[in-house]
Amino acid sequence: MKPKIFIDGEHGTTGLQIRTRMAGRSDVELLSIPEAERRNATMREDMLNSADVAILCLPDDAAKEAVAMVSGNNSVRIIDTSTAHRVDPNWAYGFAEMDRDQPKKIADARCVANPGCYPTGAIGLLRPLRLAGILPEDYPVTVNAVSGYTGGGKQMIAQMEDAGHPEHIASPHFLYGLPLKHKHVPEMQVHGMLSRAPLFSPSVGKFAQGMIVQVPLYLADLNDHASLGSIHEALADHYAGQDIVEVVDLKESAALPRVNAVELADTDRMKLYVFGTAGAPHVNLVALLDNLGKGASGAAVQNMDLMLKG
Ligand SMILES: NC(=O)C1=CN([C@@H]2O[C@H](COP(=O)(O)OP(=O)(O)OC[C@H]3O[C@@H](n4cnc5c(N)ncnc54)[C@H](OP(=O)(O)O)[C@@H]3O)[C@@H](O)[C@H]2O)C=CC1
Ligand SMILES: CC(=O)N[C@@H](CCC(=O)OP(=O)(O)O)C(=O)O
Repeated sequence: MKPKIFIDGEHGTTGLQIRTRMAGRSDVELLSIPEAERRNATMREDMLNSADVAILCLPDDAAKEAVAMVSGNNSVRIIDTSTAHRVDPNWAYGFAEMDRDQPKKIADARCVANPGCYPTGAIGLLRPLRLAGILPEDYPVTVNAVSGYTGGGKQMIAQMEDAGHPEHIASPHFLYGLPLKHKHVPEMQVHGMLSRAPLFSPSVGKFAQGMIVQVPLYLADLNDHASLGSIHEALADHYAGQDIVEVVDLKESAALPRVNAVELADTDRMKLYVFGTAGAPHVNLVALLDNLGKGASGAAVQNMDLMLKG
């Protein structure tokens, strides 16, 4: 029998992208409820309890409610794309490339928390340097990022695309999260293995999908006389043999005049760069991804596949 998959929130931004990725697949059976019934709690509860894997593409509160709906049913496995369970030790963190044994943890888990889009970039850059001993646990990490506007879901898409929207946003690029309390900070700190909360400044650009996450570092404050080369080597070693996460060659990075935020739009890949000049005091670590690809829906399908194989 084919495993049954139910995407709760399948008519939202993340849900639709997961459905698109599953469209041609004959190895799974997709359970679905009509768009008009998307908030019908009885139908959702039925579907959730009939699924082998439920993928939650809902706001945090609705995701917690969905988990409660299957609490007594151990045969349903869950992938939650919301922020609700990402630092919960009882949930596996769904970033398969973050540790050698993470794919197995995901494959064996009943509940998997899909990472946030910005944390995928930040943790992807930070964790290998913590594991290699290069980045001190208490380093004052700053994370600066720009996301495509689909990161804000249906509401922000309407604000950006509809000039007649009462809260239309005309700006081509804006900062937000100005009180510095973004919901992704705890996840970056825990899975980035940091003792201090990173200072995170996000922004949105007038493009639908794509993301740049930057983590600038002062070499003098790192361990082991870290250099541009040793940092690149640590990242390249960590991701050796991976096909979704690529560490860009130093020479190739050095020859780049710019990084294009939409280069990986509509892909599930992530590219990591180390920028700077040999002998100079700073490096800038950069992650490039699609906020809806490796940053959300692509990662959810990757996690589902690991769970079904396991
Ligand atoms: N967009 C992105 O880049 C990323 C999003 N995520 C996460 O994915 C989740 C979904 O976000 P996104 O797809 O962007 O959001 P959207 O607003 O685009 O979609 C959310 C969907 O959930 C439905 N919904 C809302 N509340 C309920 C409820 N109580 N019961 C049933 N359905 C409900 C909405 O219906 P309605 O239309 O009626 O509101 C909508 O269809 C969020 O937790 C988000 O944080 C994660 C990573 C990246
Ligand atoms: C541009 C924008 O608004 N982005 C969202 C993050 C994207 C998202 O929904 O992140 P989760 O993975 O945590 O669900 C935000 O800053 O809240």
